Amino acid sequence: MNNSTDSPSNEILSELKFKIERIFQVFWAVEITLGVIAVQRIAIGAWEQAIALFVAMLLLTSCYFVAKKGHLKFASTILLSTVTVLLTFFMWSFQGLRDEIMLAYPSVLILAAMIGSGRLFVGLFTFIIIVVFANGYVNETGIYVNQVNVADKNAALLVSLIIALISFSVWSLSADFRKVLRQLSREYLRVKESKAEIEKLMHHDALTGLPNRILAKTRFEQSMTYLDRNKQSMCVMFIDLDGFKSVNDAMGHQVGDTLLIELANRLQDVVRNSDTVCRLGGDEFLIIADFNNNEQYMSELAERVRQAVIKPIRVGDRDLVTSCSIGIAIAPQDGYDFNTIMKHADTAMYHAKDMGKNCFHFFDRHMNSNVQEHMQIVSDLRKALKNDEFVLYYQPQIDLTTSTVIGAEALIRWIHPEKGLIPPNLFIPHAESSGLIIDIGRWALDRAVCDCKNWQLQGFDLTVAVNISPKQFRRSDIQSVVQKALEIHGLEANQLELEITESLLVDDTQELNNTLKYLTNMGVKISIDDFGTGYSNLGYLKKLEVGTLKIDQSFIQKIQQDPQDQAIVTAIIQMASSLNLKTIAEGVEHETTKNLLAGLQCDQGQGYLWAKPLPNDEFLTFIRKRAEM
Ligand SMILES: Nc1nc2c(ncn2[C@@H]2O[C@@H]3COP(=O)(O)O[C@H]4[C@@H](O)[C@H](n5cnc6c(=O)[nH]c(N)nc65)O[C@@H]4COP(=O)(O)O[C@H]3[C@H]2O)c(=O)[nH]1
Repeated sequence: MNNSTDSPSNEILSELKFKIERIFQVFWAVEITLGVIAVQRIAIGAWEQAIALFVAMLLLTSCYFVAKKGHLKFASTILLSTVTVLLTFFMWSFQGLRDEIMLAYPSVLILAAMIGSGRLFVGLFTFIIIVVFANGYVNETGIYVNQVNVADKNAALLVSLIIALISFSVWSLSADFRKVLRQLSREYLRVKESKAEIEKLMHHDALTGLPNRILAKTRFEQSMTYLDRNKQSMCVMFIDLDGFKSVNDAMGHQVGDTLLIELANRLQDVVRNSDTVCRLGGDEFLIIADFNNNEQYMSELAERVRQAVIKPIRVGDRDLVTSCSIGIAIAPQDGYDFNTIMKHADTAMYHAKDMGKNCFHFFDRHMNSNVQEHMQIVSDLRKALKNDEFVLYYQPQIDLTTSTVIGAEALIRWIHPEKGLIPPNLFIPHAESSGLIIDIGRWALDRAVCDCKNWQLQGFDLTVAVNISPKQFRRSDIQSVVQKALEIHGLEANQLELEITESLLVDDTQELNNTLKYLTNMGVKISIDDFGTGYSNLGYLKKLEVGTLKIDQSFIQKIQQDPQDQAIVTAIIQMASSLNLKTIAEGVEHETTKNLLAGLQCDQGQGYLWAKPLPNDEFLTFIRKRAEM
């Protein structure tokens, strides 16, 4: 749409132009009519009438110049007032109300309606009525009596001229009406088109063209009324892509958009025509399907959706592979209204994510109690951060060759005002999924660095190892958080060790690479926690300056009974040694285990054999005692 032609100021300009044109047309029409009448009057010897007409014509020329200057109101007032006065002069001088000239009054009023102001129209109308009544009155009372002549060819000419002028006025008026009507119908069509477009935008997703959440709700409600009548059920599938954000971040939004469009098409291909596929926004889709109480169909549909999503998608010269997690809720058994059913499908989808993604999960009531419990813990965790309810315990780390304490791992505890001490396994997962781990982790890092500096001030040169959750590590500000903590407390970077999990290394991204490089360049040590339990990107161990592998306690605790565990531990120690990495064994509980590990050339140990995780003051007592030994 071109705004410049439709702006109000342009509309006013075009109306002015249109009125000026009309004034000039009317001006010429009146001048010509008066000219013809004047000539005719000369022909019949009516000189004084001819002179009056010429005077009027002369007066009217001023209207031409005034109109040229753009003073429309004034021009139309001069034009129509002069003509009215002239007509009145003729009417009054000759045959009064029986004069042919009377016919010209309606023409004047039509022209006033077309080109004059409302005030001019009312003024002329009032004047004409007064003149008509006045003439009637003077004739009736005999004060002044008009002569009525028999009509002749001159009268016929005058009437014809007046009718021509009226016809011209009416024709111009109707032409203007037609023009306005055409404009109006064009406008109406445009409004109708825009309305349809707005309607579409309101109910459809602009990228994929699929129905959006609003339309999904309407369709759901329509289906529900039908289901109620037919005692049937319908399923709602909440589909969330796994790792879509990484695709978007790494390859740009255009690639992300192409992927979403292709997935939208695939989803439409796997459902029936009667089912609805919607895009809720971002990487979330919804399918509303009637399944005729056939649960088998529902599982098959979910599987078809899963398969459709994992099929590689060609974007440019590469094949992208993505997967999705699907949550399924059934109406009416899991809820009657759209919001409830959506909430339940969403909950089921999160369970599918927890189960390792790329799968589907049905909602069951039991999930709701889990959700409520989760919400309660998250809300308590928020308060805990505000009320300083967290403490750090420290578990000593021992050099297996010298038996000296070389450092400690910081392990968080939550001292709940009612429930007492809560171990991390019970709240870290909730902190992770709610994002609170970022703040909790920052607090733990700062406190550990501060305590380590205090140990140093008391004569114990130890390292402190802090657990960093994957979510916290992926945050772009981890480098500055670490740097700030070291600067504030004045601790050397090489006295801090960050424990990251194996799972973090699975995403071999440039960003992760850069963060690890930045931290190791600063002098911070990196260790891989729970090593051996997950699938790790072993290539990383070589590429990055990871300092230590922490062998998971599940292998250490059964190392004496299970030859396979011993083989795994031996392999890890040998691989680490060939890559120039240190090893630390977690969960060492027995002297014999320690001796075995020392024999396998494991560098360090940590476990109940030496000490459980201890509050800071008890840890200080412990290291003091060890120093005196
Ligand atoms: N049975 C047995 N257990 C032993 C022995 N020696 C140590 N442990 C326990 O093993 C866990 C070792 O910590 P982790 O693998 O990093 O595993 C940690 C870590 O992943 C997480 N965590 C603890 N503190 C933090 C923290 O500040 N931030 C983050 N993100 N995670 C933390 O919570 C997990 C559990 O911590 P904890 O309950 O303190 O449990 C600790 C510790 O108490 C032993 O000889 N026998």
